[in-house]
Amino acid sequence: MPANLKLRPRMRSLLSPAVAQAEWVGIIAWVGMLLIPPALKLDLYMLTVTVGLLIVCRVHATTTNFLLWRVLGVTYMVLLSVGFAYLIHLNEELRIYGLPLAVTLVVGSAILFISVQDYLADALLIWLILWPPMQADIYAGTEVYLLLFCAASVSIGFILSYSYLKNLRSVLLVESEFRALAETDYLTSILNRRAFMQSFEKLLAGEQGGYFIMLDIDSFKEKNDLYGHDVGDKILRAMALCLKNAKGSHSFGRIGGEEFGVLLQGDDVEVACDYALDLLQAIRSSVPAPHHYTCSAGMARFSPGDELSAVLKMADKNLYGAKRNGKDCVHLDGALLKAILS
Ligand SMILES: Nc1nc2c(ncn2[C@@H]2O[C@H](COP(=O)(O)OP(=O)(O)OP(=O)(O)O)[C@@H](O)[C@H]2O)c(=O)[nH]1
Repeated sequence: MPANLKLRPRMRSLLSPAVAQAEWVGIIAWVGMLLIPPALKLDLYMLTVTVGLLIVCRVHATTTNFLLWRVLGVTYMVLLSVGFAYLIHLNEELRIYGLPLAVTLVVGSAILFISVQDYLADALLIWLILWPPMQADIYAGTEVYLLLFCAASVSIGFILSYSYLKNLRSVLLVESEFRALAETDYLTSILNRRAFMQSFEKLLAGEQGGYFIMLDIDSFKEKNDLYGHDVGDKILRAMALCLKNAKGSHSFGRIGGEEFGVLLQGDDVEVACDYALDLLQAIRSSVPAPHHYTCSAGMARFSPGDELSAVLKMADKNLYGAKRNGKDCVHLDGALLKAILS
């Protein structure tokens, strides 16, 4: 997905509070115009606009649909402009305020849209709606100044919208890059310990249990000492690739030097055991001789609400059992996995 699209949900959540506040200001101004003397007689049209503004504002603040959110932003401004145009049409004395009103709406809404196209549609619609009631008699013969105000307000709004969105995007891009760096292990490009444990804690706070597999490369020090650290690094990357290729995990990460963790969601013990045994098999053949390596694993079952440290301790105990059992095997509940399955 292009970076710009990925940033949109975050941009939306940052813009939403300002949009909601600005919409309330618009509603208060609208109601104020209805009430301030000389108060107009409330008719069905005004009532419809008021109810419409309240509904659009409410749905706009709560919808999770991104496209609807964008459409409602423009809809709100159109509705507000239609309402003001109607009041100006009813009351000749208000015509003088048409121009500052249009400029305020066009410039004021510049930083409330997530895309420049939305803003331009908004600005043009505001001018189209407010132009007719404004033009009559008071600007006769000097319409060119109206055109200048129109062009200037849209241009200023466009510059504001464009530069604001551009800056917001670059700040969020840097932020997402830093977040990815903070969560990724530099050597293997999979989750680091911190990010993996966060994912584990989220899972424990959820509603479904599962299995945690703690994996440790066998005799890794020997590989390092025999072939050098660059071969050791190659083995670590190969191990991470095996985890990426193994289908069915919830998440996985490098939780120590040569230690990795996998989370499986679901209570089916056979599925979890098959996953672990297939993974160990894939690991055995992931690097050709003489650098080939094996891995031992300790599994632990977890349920929602379990303590993270208790699950880690249990998996560690089983991993220790697998190492003591001759390595290259998996232990669960203090026993060899093959023995459990048979
Ligand atoms: N190449 C490389 N080695 C690392 C890295 N992180 C830790 N190690 C090495 O991992 C080795 C871990 O060794 P030990 O804890 O003795 O474990 P082991 O040799 O695998 O023995 P068993 O776990 O009992 O099978 C040490 O030699 C560390 O230097 C790394 O990022 N790259």
